Amino acid sequence: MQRIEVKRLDPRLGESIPLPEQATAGSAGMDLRACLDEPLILEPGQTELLSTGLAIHIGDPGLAAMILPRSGLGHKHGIVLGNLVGLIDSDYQGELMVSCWNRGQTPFTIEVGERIAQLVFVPVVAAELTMVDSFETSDRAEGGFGHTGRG
Ligand SMILES: O=c1ccn([C@H]2C[C@H](O)[C@@H](COP(=O)(O)OP(=O)(O)OP(=O)(O)O)O2)c(=O)[nH]1
Ligand SMILES: [Mg+2]
Repeated sequence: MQRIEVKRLDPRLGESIPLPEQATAGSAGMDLRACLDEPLILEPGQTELLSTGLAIHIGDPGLAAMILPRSGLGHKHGIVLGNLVGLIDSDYQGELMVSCWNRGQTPFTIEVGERIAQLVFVPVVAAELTMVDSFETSDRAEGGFGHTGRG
């Protein structure tokens, strides 16, 4: 189990608003909650940056975190992320923020403490770019963007 430092920025966290946790033993993500003062109506097309009330410091450059949409909110209600995916650097110590975008056709009310997105920790490979004049040709070579066809 990886230990990650977390700081409570909003006193309601751990009290009226639960801390993020893995919902089941096999859950990949921890749900992040909207630390709002009052419910927020997201109109169709509207994007708002929402506080989560907490900061994490991953510390290890071999790790990062990603903020991903919740499938139910995204599929049923059109509530996804304004940046599609959030990437949390291991040296970031600020508040975790969630960009919420209503890509749907109807207004959606985000309640105080509602679970709006999920946080997943992922390994990161440290890479150094090495300049070369040519690559050893692979089977794919430069083919991409659908060059293998459909179906
Ligand atoms: O959904 C997100 C995405 C990012 N961040 C924070 C953590 C991340 O480490 C930092 C920078 O994110 P990113 O590198 O994606 O944004 P940028 O636009 O490149 O900003 P910067 O110039 O600060 O790197 O912002 C969030 O809190 N939520
Ligand atoms: Mg950046």
